[in-house]
Amino acid sequence: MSSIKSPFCVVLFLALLITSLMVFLKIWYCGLQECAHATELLSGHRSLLHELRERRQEISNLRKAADHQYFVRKPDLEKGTKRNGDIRSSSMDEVGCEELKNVQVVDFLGSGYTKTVLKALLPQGVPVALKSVNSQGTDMRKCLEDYKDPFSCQELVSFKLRKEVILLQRFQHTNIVKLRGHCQDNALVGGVTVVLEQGIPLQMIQLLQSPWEERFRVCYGLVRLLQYLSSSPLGSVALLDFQPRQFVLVSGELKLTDLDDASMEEPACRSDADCAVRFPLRNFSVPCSSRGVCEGLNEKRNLYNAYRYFFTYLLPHQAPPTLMPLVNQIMNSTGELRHGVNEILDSFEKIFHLYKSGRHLENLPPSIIRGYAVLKGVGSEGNTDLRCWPSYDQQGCALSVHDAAEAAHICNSHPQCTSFSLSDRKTWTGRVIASFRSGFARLRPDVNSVVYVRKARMSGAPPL
Ligand SMILES: Nc1ncnc2c1ncn2[C@@H]1O[C@H](COP(=O)(O)OP(=O)(O)OP(=O)(O)O)[C@@H](O)[C@H]1O
Repeated sequence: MSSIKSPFCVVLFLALLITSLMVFLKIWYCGLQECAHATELLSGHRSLLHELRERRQEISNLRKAADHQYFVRKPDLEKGTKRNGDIRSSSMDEVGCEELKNVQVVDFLGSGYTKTVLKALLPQGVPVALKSVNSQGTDMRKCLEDYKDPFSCQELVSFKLRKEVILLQRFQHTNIVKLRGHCQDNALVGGVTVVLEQGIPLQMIQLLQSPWEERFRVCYGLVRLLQYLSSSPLGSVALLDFQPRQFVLVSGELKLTDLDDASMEEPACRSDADCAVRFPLRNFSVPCSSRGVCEGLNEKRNLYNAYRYFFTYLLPHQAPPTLMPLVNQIMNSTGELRHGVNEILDSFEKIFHLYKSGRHLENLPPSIIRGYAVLKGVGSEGNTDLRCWPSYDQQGCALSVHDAAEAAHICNSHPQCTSFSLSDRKTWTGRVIASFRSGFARLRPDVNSVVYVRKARMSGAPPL
């Protein structure tokens, strides 16, 4: 009996031993896994805390630098207008958390990796753009994937908005979007809302279809901005993420709206090799200065980006023929970075003055207008079939001209053009909008209007 019992007991004992061993191993393995998970979370949390500390330090340094620069340069800055719209006016940063309770959000304007922008109406009906953290954006998503901590991620991503507020408070320029206010909601950790003047997101395709004068305005505004940034109150600023989507148009004027990737420091260097900036098609470098910084690199980087994203597409196409040599000069100097931003700005100003004064039309014979009968005190009405592109009006053919002689020159170059009239609408340079017509529209009495009728075509003119 005992010989039967003992193998049974041995088997039972072994089974129990193996089971307990397995349970033990399982517990041990799970413990290890949990421990690894906990360690991972802990180290993730540590690096999140580290990042938050770094961002706080960055913001505090930026604020100190901004205050320091402001007070050191205050007498200078308060003198008012410097070159090209560098104006330090009283702060517009006046819409706060209280006012934001009563705004009405009316539209979506845009979003990017970090921020969402909504159109809202202030209680007085004034439209503004409200920027806040894009909770669906790449920055927030990556942070949540890495750290799984919504509150800290909100704070981390908000640092970009806080940086933007400090910069917008310090930078005041016609070509930088105006800060109307901001609110840091303490109830929601780091929740920042920035209130800006509202613009229209830059649509390169639309701009390509607009008259040269408007495209020149955008490029001219950009160069004025780059000149300001090259010696801004916070030093030479590089726009590290330079793309058309960082800009908006406000009444046709280009304005920078995204400043979170602006760098206020020239890169540090040990040798010239450290001072290279690489683009897909070109590389540029500056010498490493004795102070150990790549002096002038920020300016060069901005200028070449302006060339490759803006000038190439907007500047030469349909430029007035007599201004082409100056336009080509700008294209060559920026494409090769042969000149600095001050020289480039000088060339833009030269073009602007020639164009505005009509001096670029000097070889236009004044006699050209003799080919037109001038009908004073009449206006024409009704649709005509003359179309031109790009036109200031969707319907018809409306172009800017310096005077009646330039309009006559344009009309002569369109075989179907039979007449034109000058309106009282003006473009940003002060040029007059002229409407060109083919067939004769009906004429009506209008003491303020003059119609110029091409003599060779007058036979079909209707009686007044
Ligand atoms: N003041 C404004 N008026 C109208 N639209 C604006 C304004 N500011 C920004 N926008 C629009 O909102 C978009 C996102 O704004 P912003 O560039 O500041 O966000 P972001 O997350 O930093 O973008 P990105 O990913 O390009 O860096 C812009 O591309 C622009 O189209």
